[in-house]
Amino acid sequence: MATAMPTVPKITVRNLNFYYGKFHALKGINLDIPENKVTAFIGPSGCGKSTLLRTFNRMFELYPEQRAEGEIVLDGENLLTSKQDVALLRAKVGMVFQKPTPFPMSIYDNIAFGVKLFDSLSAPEMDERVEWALRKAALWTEVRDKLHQSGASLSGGQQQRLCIARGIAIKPEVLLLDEPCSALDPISTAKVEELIAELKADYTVVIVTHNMQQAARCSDYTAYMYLGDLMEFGETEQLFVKPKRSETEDYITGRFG
Ligand SMILES: Nc1ncnc2c1ncn2[C@@H]1O[C@H](COP(=O)(O)OP(=O)(O)OP(=O)(O)O)[C@@H](O)[C@H]1O
Repeated sequence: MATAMPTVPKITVRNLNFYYGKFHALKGINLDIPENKVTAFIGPSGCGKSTLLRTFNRMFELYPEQRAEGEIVLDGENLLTSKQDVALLRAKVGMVFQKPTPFPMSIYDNIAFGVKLFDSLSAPEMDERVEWALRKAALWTEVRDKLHQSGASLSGGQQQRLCIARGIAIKPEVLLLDEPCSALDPISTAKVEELIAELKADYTVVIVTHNMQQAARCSDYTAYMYLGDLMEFGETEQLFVKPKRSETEDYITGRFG
């Protein structure tokens, strides 16, 4: 079902079908992702949340047996048929994965590496960009004195914030977060959630989460998926307090899933 949003859509998904070989994993998805908001994808394991998220930066292209059909319109262009270079698309649509994945290099270089691919900055400009990204990711005060230590020397929660800093350092327009807190303790989770709330001032954020409280706390819009279908989509508060479908209610109240 397509839902008209009161805000400007940043990404418009129309009749999206996705296949892993013969397996039909997303079935005719229609969805508008609002700009400068946080949208959460929830639903039981295997319902297609990560698959949908990954279509937004053509992650599936790495795998020849995976196929997407339909439209995902970003800035007026269907990115599924666009000739746009995938590296440029990923600079516009950044992604942070479930497990922290720092590159095997220093904290500083973890951030500078991606920036160098897209911008030619002077050394002072790069220092500024690294500091800016680390401040945005709420990590600066913890790492300012050890920028040249390995990224792997940080705690799990710090590593995940480093990955978020790396993601925003190239100034994407959309940030995709695939269960970014699943490997984190409650304190780090709270920090990442605060950060997500701040990020929407500058970015359009889409988050996959298993944690219903997290979706309720940090998203403006929520999509409930089940077996490859988008069952319900709407404002988070409305979906959690007064869902339109009994299936959504059963899931969010824990009667199912
Ligand atoms: N590489 C793959 N090859 C074949 N089938 C896949 C592949 N990846 C996912 N699937 C299938 O596609 C469906 C959707 O998977 P997806 O990972 O998108 O679900 P999800 O909702 O994100 O699940 P989870 O919450 O467990 O991470 C599942 O049935 C899954 O088994």
